[in-house]
Amino acid sequence: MNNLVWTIAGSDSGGGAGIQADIKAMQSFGVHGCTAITALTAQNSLGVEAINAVSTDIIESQLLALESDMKAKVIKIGMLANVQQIQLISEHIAHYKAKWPVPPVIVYDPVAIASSGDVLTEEDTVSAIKECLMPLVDVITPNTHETQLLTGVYLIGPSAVKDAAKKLLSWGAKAVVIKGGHWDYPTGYCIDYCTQNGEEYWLGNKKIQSPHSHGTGCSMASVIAACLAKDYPLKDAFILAKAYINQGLKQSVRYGEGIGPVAHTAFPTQLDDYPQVIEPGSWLGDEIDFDVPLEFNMAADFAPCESKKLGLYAVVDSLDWLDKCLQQGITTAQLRVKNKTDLELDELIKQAVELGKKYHAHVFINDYWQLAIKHGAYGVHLGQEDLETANLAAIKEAGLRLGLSTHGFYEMLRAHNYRPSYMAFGAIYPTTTKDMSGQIQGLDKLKKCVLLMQSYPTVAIGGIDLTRASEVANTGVGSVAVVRAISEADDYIEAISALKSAINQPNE
Ligand SMILES: Cc1ncc(COP(=O)(O)OP(=O)(O)O)c(N)n1
Ligand SMILES: Cc1ncsc1CCOP(=O)(O)O
Ligand SMILES: [Mg+2]
Repeated sequence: MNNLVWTIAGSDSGGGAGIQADIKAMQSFGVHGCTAITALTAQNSLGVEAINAVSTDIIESQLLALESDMKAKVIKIGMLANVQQIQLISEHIAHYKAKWPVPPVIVYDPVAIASSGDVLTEEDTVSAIKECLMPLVDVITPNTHETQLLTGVYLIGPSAVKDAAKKLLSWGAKAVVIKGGHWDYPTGYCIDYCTQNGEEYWLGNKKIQSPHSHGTGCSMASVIAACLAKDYPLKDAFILAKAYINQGLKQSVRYGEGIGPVAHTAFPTQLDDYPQVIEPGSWLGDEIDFDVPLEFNMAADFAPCESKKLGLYAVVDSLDWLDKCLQQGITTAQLRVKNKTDLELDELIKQAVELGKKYHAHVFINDYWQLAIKHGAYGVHLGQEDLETANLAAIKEAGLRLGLSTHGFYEMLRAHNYRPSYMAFGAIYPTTTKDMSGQIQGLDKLKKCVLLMQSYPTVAIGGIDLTRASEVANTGVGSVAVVRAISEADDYIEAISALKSAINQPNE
């Protein structure tokens, strides 16, 4: 995997922002940062004393050296000091996009300050950014001030934020992250916005009261760049960057007489540092005027599972398989049937619930929450898309447990809003049972998710077989869910017993 990330940005002699912040943030996320320096600033904690723009020749020589030997997967662009620099960088990026075997992803963090004053207030720089650079940008990450300078939209509230983002998209950027650290809306909170492919993501948390916030913008964009280099989706990069900044603000210290730098730490492992995913119907959602659908049913705190460790979890598509698995002593199972008529489903779910009762096992019903309620199932398992349509209040009211699917950090934090009975992570490995392309999590991510969600029973699913079951269990996950490892085994009885042993579940 190519984990090389370049930062094309200015040097901050105070060590808090620019190139210095970028490299530290990239290091924290396990990618190697290379640099092309655009300006040598003389600054300390009290302010900027001088900005010395580097000549385009010197910038070009840095870019050529890197291009010939260390091509980047992601390029983060920060301070560009003048129009000539914007043009030069744009030409080079256009060449990389056209000629490299794998075109780099471009993250542009516009920096308002430059040698001639505020570069983003000068008409020719804004038009150079708009015309030359923006069509090449994959993600632009301005803060409130930079957004206003670039777009002319004054960010008085969430609809203005969306309007500004639309303007940036119309100039060619593929995705927009607007960093809300500088607004105070709602009072005492910090709200950030991201939009990509027509989807919108809002994150919010209480403002962290630290004066030492120098370098937060550069660091946030660098974490996003690092996470994209690790193939995380943008929504995950967005939430991780925010958590990293929150963690860094809490640990920040003063070095000079003025404003200290945000601290550079490590991958955020404390749930407290993560922002809330703002949903319609939540308090923060109401504050930022989210439309609430008429049938909206926010519900949280579902009935708990009997145990924190659900052990081997069989996901089956027939009553026959359910019976066979429960007979072998499996205590957690799921009926996951697709493409059946309503009449068939009613009977299947009724009998699945009865089988669960017969074997004193916990049987979850996938998707069909109305029938699960009707027949008094132990629980239901739902996907992220179901959260918009299922009557969660009715599921909770009926006392059913709720298991939720998640694919990555953003979805995990979204699921956490509902305080489900368990949290599932997948697909851990490639699988042929379901199309999970682009959503393979791997063991490293699983381990991080399990740690963050340690207050829940946790389940891993997707591509797990006997050869992989113990390494999955070693991440600390409390349950391993399988389809083919049982249904396609030569001897399912032996397979169940071996899977249980592999995850250290006693074979009663
Ligand atoms: C334990 C467990 N985890 C994840 C899933 C996937 O559920 P969902 O996202 O609803 O997708 P479908 O199963 O409906 O295709 C699951 N079923 N069980
Ligand atoms: C339903 C589901 N959700 C995520 S992966 C998956 C399929 C798991 O099947 P298998 O255990 O055969 O890989
Ligand atoms: Mg489902």
